[in-house]
Amino acid sequence: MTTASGELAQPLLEALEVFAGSGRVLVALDFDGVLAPLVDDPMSAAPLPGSVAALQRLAGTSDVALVSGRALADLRLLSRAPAAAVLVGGHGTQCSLDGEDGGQVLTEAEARLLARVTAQLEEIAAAHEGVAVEHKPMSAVLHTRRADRAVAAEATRRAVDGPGSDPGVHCLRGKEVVEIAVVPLGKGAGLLRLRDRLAAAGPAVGAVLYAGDDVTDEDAFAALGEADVTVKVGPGETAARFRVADPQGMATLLTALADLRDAAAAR
Ligand SMILES: O=P(O)(O)OC[C@H]1O[C@H](O[C@H]2O[C@H](CO)[C@@H](O)[C@H](O)[C@H]2O)[C@H](O)[C@@H](O)[C@@H]1O
Repeated sequence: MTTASGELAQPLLEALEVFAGSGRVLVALDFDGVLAPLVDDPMSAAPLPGSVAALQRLAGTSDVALVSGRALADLRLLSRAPAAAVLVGGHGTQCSLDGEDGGQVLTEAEARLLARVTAQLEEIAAAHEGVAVEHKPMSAVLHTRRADRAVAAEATRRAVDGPGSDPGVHCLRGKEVVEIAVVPLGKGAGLLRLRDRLAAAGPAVGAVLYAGDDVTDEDAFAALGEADVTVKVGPGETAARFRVADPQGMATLLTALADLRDAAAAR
Protein backbone atom coordinates (compact mmCIF):
# COMPACT_ATOMS: atom_id res chain seq x y z
CA MET A 1 0.00 0.00 0.00
CA THR A 2 1.13 3.59 -0.42
CA THR A 3 1.16 5.17 3.03
CA ALA A 4 -0.76 8.35 3.96
CA SER A 5 2.38 10.36 3.14
CA GLY A 6 2.44 8.81 -0.33
CA GLU A 7 5.47 6.59 0.31
CA LEU A 8 5.56 3.02 -0.95
CA ALA A 9 5.14 0.23 1.60
CA GLN A 10 8.36 -1.70 2.27
CA PRO A 11 7.23 -5.09 0.80
CA LEU A 12 6.21 -3.37 -2.45
CA LEU A 13 9.49 -1.46 -2.59
CA GLU A 14 11.41 -4.71 -2.12
CA ALA A 15 9.41 -6.40 -4.89
CA LEU A 16 10.16 -3.44 -7.19
CA GLU A 17 13.88 -3.78 -6.42
CA VAL A 18 13.84 -7.47 -7.42
CA PHE A 19 11.73 -6.66 -10.51
CA ALA A 20 14.10 -3.88 -11.57
CA GLY A 21 16.98 -6.38 -11.54
CA SER A 22 15.16 -8.98 -13.66
CA GLY A 23 16.73 -8.16 -17.04
CA ARG A 24 14.16 -7.42 -19.74
CA VAL A 25 10.90 -6.41 -18.07
CA LEU A 26 7.44 -5.43 -19.27
CA VAL A 27 5.65 -2.64 -17.40
CA ALA A 28 1.97 -2.95 -18.35
CA LEU A 29 -0.66 -0.62 -16.99
CA ASP A 30 -4.36 -0.07 -17.03
CA PHE A 31 -5.36 3.51 -17.95
CA ASP A 32 -8.56 4.73 -16.23
CA GLY A 33 -8.28 4.72 -12.44
CA VAL A 34 -4.55 3.91 -12.61
CA LEU A 35 -2.76 6.50 -14.75
CA ALA A 36 -5.81 8.78 -15.02
CA PRO A 37 -8.12 9.58 -12.08
CA LEU A 38 -11.74 8.60 -12.74
CA VAL A 39 -13.93 11.46 -14.00
CA ASP A 40 -17.57 11.86 -15.08
CA ASP A 41 -16.87 12.38 -18.79
CA PRO A 42 -14.80 9.48 -20.23
CA MET A 43 -13.29 11.70 -22.94
CA SER A 44 -11.98 14.15 -20.28
CA ALA A 45 -9.80 11.54 -18.57
CA ALA A 46 -6.14 12.58 -18.39
CA PRO A 47 -3.06 10.84 -16.97
CA LEU A 48 -1.30 12.44 -14.00
CA PRO A 49 1.82 14.38 -15.10
CA GLY A 50 4.00 12.37 -12.66
CA SER A 51 3.00 9.10 -14.34
CA VAL A 52 3.48 10.53 -17.85
CA ALA A 53 7.02 11.63 -16.95
CA ALA A 54 7.90 8.34 -15.23
CA LEU A 55 6.62 6.30 -18.21
CA GLN A 56 8.74 8.37 -20.60
CA ARG A 57 11.79 7.48 -18.50
CA LEU A 58 10.78 3.82 -18.17
CA ALA A 59 10.43 3.51 -21.93
CA GLY A 60 14.21 4.02 -22.15
CA THR A 61 14.98 0.98 -19.99
CA SER A 62 11.93 -1.28 -20.17
CA ASP A 63 9.13 -2.46 -22.43
CA VAL A 64 6.06 -0.35 -21.65
CA ALA A 65 2.45 -1.14 -22.53
CA LEU A 66 -1.00 0.14 -21.66
CA VAL A 67 -3.62 -2.61 -21.42
CA SER A 68 -7.00 -0.93 -21.30
CA GLY A 69 -10.69 -1.44 -21.80
CA ARG A 70 -10.64 1.68 -23.94
CA ALA A 71 -10.98 1.50 -27.69
CA LEU A 72 -7.46 1.66 -29.17
CA ALA A 73 -8.22 4.96 -30.93
CA ASP A 74 -9.31 6.60 -27.65
CA LEU A 75 -6.27 5.24 -25.84
CA ARG A 76 -4.04 6.82 -28.52
CA LEU A 77 -5.89 10.11 -28.12
CA LEU A 78 -5.93 10.32 -24.33
CA SER A 79 -3.05 8.34 -22.87
CA ARG A 80 0.04 10.50 -23.60
CA ALA A 81 1.94 7.20 -23.62
CA PRO A 82 5.58 7.19 -24.81
CA ALA A 83 5.92 6.65 -28.57
CA ALA A 84 7.62 3.30 -27.95
CA ALA A 85 4.77 1.99 -25.77
CA VAL A 86 2.54 -0.78 -27.08
CA LEU A 87 -1.15 0.06 -26.69
CA VAL A 88 -3.56 -2.80 -26.09
CA GLY A 89 -7.20 -1.70 -26.24
CA GLY A 90 -10.65 -3.30 -26.08
CA HIS A 91 -9.78 -5.32 -22.93
CA GLY A 92 -6.99 -7.19 -24.72
CA THR A 93 -8.55 -7.53 -28.18
CA GLN A 94 -6.81 -4.69 -30.08
CA CYS A 95 -3.04 -4.21 -30.25
CA SER A 96 -1.16 -1.26 -31.75
CA LEU A 97 1.41 -3.73 -33.15
CA ASP A 98 -1.37 -4.86 -35.51
CA GLY A 99 -1.95 -1.51 -37.18
CA GLU A 100 -4.43 1.35 -36.95
CA ASP A 101 -7.50 -0.78 -36.07
CA GLY A 102 -5.58 -3.04 -33.70
CA GLY A 103 -6.22 -6.13 -35.80
CA GLN A 104 -9.81 -6.82 -34.75
CA VAL A 105 -12.43 -6.81 -37.49
CA LEU A 106 -16.01 -7.89 -36.87
CA THR A 107 -17.81 -10.42 -39.04
CA GLU A 108 -21.08 -9.22 -40.61
CA ALA A 109 -23.04 -11.21 -38.02
CA GLU A 110 -21.05 -9.67 -35.16
CA ALA A 111 -21.55 -6.18 -36.61
CA ARG A 112 -25.32 -6.79 -36.81
CA LEU A 113 -25.36 -8.03 -33.22
CA LEU A 114 -23.38 -4.96 -32.07
CA ALA A 115 -25.83 -2.63 -33.85
CA ARG A 116 -28.75 -4.36 -32.11
CA VAL A 117 -27.15 -4.30 -28.66
CA THR A 118 -26.13 -0.66 -29.10
CA ALA A 119 -29.69 0.33 -30.04
CA GLN A 120 -31.00 -1.46 -26.93
CA LEU A 121 -28.51 0.34 -24.68
CA GLU A 122 -29.34 3.69 -26.33
CA GLU A 123 -33.01 3.04 -25.53
CA ILE A 124 -32.16 2.34 -21.87
CA ALA A 125 -29.96 5.48 -21.71
CA ALA A 126 -32.71 7.65 -23.20
CA ALA A 127 -35.11 6.49 -20.47
CA HIS A 128 -32.68 7.19 -17.58
CA GLU A 129 -31.42 10.70 -16.85
CA GLY A 130 -27.63 10.98 -16.60
CA VAL A 131 -27.02 7.65 -18.36
CA ALA A 132 -25.05 7.56 -21.63
CA VAL A 133 -23.64 5.07 -24.13
CA GLU A 134 -19.99 4.84 -25.23
CA HIS A 135 -19.37 3.25 -28.63
CA LYS A 136 -16.38 0.97 -29.21
CA PRO A 137 -15.42 -1.20 -32.19
CA MET A 138 -16.42 -4.47 -30.49
CA SER A 139 -18.79 -3.34 -27.77
CA ALA A 140 -21.13 -0.71 -26.39
CA VAL A 141 -20.88 0.61 -22.84
CA LEU A 142 -23.64 1.95 -20.62
CA HIS A 143 -22.21 4.69 -18.32
CA THR A 144 -24.10 5.47 -15.10
CA ARG A 145 -21.58 7.59 -13.12
CA ARG A 146 -23.54 10.81 -13.66
CA ALA A 147 -26.96 9.37 -12.77
CA ASP A 148 -28.83 9.44 -9.47
CA ARG A 149 -27.96 6.18 -7.59
CA ALA A 150 -31.44 4.64 -7.88
CA VAL A 151 -31.61 5.55 -11.58
CA ALA A 152 -28.14 4.07 -12.14
CA ALA A 153 -29.14 0.82 -10.43
CA GLU A 154 -32.29 0.49 -12.54
CA ALA A 155 -30.49 1.24 -15.83
CA THR A 156 -27.76 -1.25 -14.90
CA ARG A 157 -30.32 -3.93 -14.09
CA ARG A 158 -32.12 -3.40 -17.40
CA ALA A 159 -28.84 -3.60 -19.35
CA VAL A 160 -27.63 -6.75 -17.59
CA ASP A 161 -30.98 -8.57 -17.69
CA GLY A 162 -31.78 -7.37 -21.21
CA PRO A 163 -29.12 -7.12 -23.95
CA GLY A 164 -26.43 -8.29 -21.51
CA SER A 165 -28.15 -11.68 -21.32
CA ASP A 166 -28.62 -12.16 -25.08
CA PRO A 167 -27.02 -15.25 -26.60
CA GLY A 168 -23.69 -14.48 -28.26
CA VAL A 169 -22.83 -11.40 -26.20
CA HIS A 170 -20.22 -11.02 -23.47
CA CYS A 171 -21.30 -8.79 -20.60
CA LEU A 172 -18.68 -7.15 -18.37
CA ARG A 173 -19.34 -5.06 -15.27
CA GLY A 174 -16.90 -2.29 -14.36
CA LYS A 175 -16.90 0.89 -12.29
CA GLU A 176 -20.24 2.54 -13.10
CA VAL A 177 -20.34 0.74 -16.45
CA VAL A 178 -21.98 -2.24 -18.10
CA GLU A 179 -20.11 -3.25 -21.24
CA ILE A 180 -21.70 -5.55 -23.80
CA ALA A 181 -19.29 -7.00 -26.36
CA VAL A 182 -19.85 -9.21 -29.39
CA VAL A 183 -16.43 -10.90 -29.16
CA PRO A 184 -14.82 -12.41 -26.05
CA LEU A 185 -12.78 -9.85 -24.08
CA GLY A 186 -9.98 -10.50 -21.60
CA LYS A 187 -6.98 -8.51 -20.45
CA GLY A 188 -5.14 -11.61 -19.21
CA ALA A 189 -5.00 -13.25 -22.64
CA GLY A 190 -4.07 -9.93 -24.28
CA LEU A 191 -1.25 -9.37 -21.78
CA LEU A 192 0.24 -12.86 -22.17
CA ARG A 193 -0.01 -12.58 -25.97
CA LEU A 194 1.93 -9.33 -25.83
CA ARG A 195 4.60 -10.75 -23.49
CA ASP A 196 5.11 -13.73 -25.86
CA ARG A 197 5.24 -11.47 -28.93
CA LEU A 198 7.90 -9.28 -27.34
CA ALA A 199 9.95 -12.34 -26.36
CA ALA A 200 9.67 -13.76 -29.90
CA ALA A 201 11.32 -10.59 -31.21
CA GLY A 202 14.18 -10.46 -28.67
CA PRO A 203 15.34 -11.70 -25.27
CA ALA A 204 12.76 -13.38 -23.02
CA VAL A 205 10.81 -11.09 -20.71
CA GLY A 206 12.11 -11.81 -17.18
CA ALA A 207 9.11 -10.36 -15.36
CA VAL A 208 5.91 -8.38 -15.91
CA LEU A 209 4.49 -5.64 -13.70
CA TYR A 210 0.76 -5.12 -14.13
CA ALA A 211 -1.34 -2.53 -12.29
CA GLY A 212 -5.12 -2.14 -12.50
CA ASP A 213 -8.03 -0.76 -10.49
CA ASP A 214 -11.17 -2.51 -11.72
CA VAL A 215 -12.71 -5.98 -11.67
CA THR A 216 -11.76 -6.39 -15.34
CA ASP A 217 -8.08 -6.25 -14.25
CA GLU A 218 -8.44 -9.34 -12.07
CA ASP A 219 -8.17 -11.43 -15.24
CA ALA A 220 -4.70 -9.94 -15.89
CA PHE A 221 -3.59 -10.41 -12.27
CA ALA A 222 -4.66 -14.07 -12.39
CA ALA A 223 -2.77 -14.67 -15.66
CA LEU A 224 0.60 -13.67 -14.18
CA GLY A 225 3.02 -15.75 -12.12
CA GLU A 226 5.30 -15.71 -9.09
CA ALA A 227 8.07 -13.69 -10.73
CA ASP A 228 5.63 -10.97 -11.75
CA VAL A 229 4.46 -7.95 -9.75
CA THR A 230 0.73 -7.29 -9.58
CA VAL A 231 -0.63 -4.06 -8.11
CA LYS A 232 -4.23 -3.18 -7.30
CA VAL A 233 -4.96 0.55 -7.33
CA GLY A 234 -7.55 1.54 -4.71
CA PRO A 235 -9.82 -0.54 -2.47
CA GLY A 236 -11.65 -3.81 -3.18
CA GLU A 237 -10.97 -7.53 -3.21
CA THR A 238 -8.17 -8.56 -5.48
CA ALA A 239 -5.81 -11.31 -6.55
CA ALA A 240 -3.00 -8.73 -6.87
CA ARG A 241 -0.07 -9.10 -4.44
CA PHE A 242 0.38 -5.39 -3.77
CA ARG A 243 -1.75 -2.27 -3.52
CA VAL A 244 -1.41 1.48 -3.89
CA ALA A 245 -4.10 3.88 -2.71
CA ASP A 246 -4.85 5.83 -5.89
CA PRO A 247 -3.41 7.14 -9.21
CA GLN A 248 -1.10 9.47 -7.24
CA GLY A 249 0.29 6.37 -5.49
CA MET A 250 0.80 4.86 -8.94
CA ALA A 251 2.80 7.92 -10.04
CA THR A 252 4.98 7.47 -6.93
CA LEU A 253 5.47 3.77 -7.78
CA LEU A 254 6.36 4.45 -11.43
CA THR A 255 8.85 7.18 -10.44
CA ALA A 256 10.54 4.82 -7.94
CA LEU A 257 10.64 2.08 -10.60
CA ALA A 258 12.16 4.44 -13.19
CA ASP A 259 14.90 5.30 -10.66
CA LEU A 260 15.55 1.60 -9.94
CA ARG A 261 15.70 0.69 -13.65
CA ASP A 262 18.08 3.60 -14.35
CA ALA A 263 20.31 2.37 -11.50
CA ALA A 264 20.17 -1.23 -12.80
CA ALA A 265 21.08 -0.06 -16.32
CA ALA A 266 24.07 1.89 -14.96
CA ARG A 267 25.55 -1.17 -13.17
O1 LIG B 1 -9.19 -0.66 -18.57
P1 LIG B 1 -9.30 0.80 -18.30
O2 LIG B 1 -8.24 1.61 -18.97
O3 LIG B 1 -9.41 1.10 -16.83
O4 LIG B 1 -10.70 1.21 -18.95
C1 LIG B 1 -11.89 0.78 -18.30
C2 LIG B 1 -13.03 1.66 -18.74
O5 LIG B 1 -12.59 3.00 -18.54
C3 LIG B 1 -13.50 4.04 -18.89
O6 LIG B 1 -14.54 4.06 -17.93
C4 LIG B 1 -14.06 4.35 -16.62
O7 LIG B 1 -13.44 5.65 -16.62
C5 LIG B 1 -14.34 6.74 -16.94
C6 LIG B 1 -13.52 8.02 -16.99
O8 LIG B 1 -12.85 8.24 -15.78
C7 LIG B 1 -15.46 6.79 -15.89
O9 LIG B 1 -16.38 7.82 -16.18
C8 LIG B 1 -16.20 5.42 -15.86
O10 LIG B 1 -17.16 5.41 -14.83
C9 LIG B 1 -15.19 4.29 -15.62
O11 LIG B 1 -15.80 3.00 -15.68
C10 LIG B 1 -13.99 3.86 -20.31
O12 LIG B 1 -14.99 4.82 -20.58
C11 LIG B 1 -14.47 2.44 -20.59
O13 LIG B 1 -14.71 2.30 -21.98
C12 LIG B 1 -13.35 1.48 -20.21
O14 LIG B 1 -13.75 0.14 -20.46
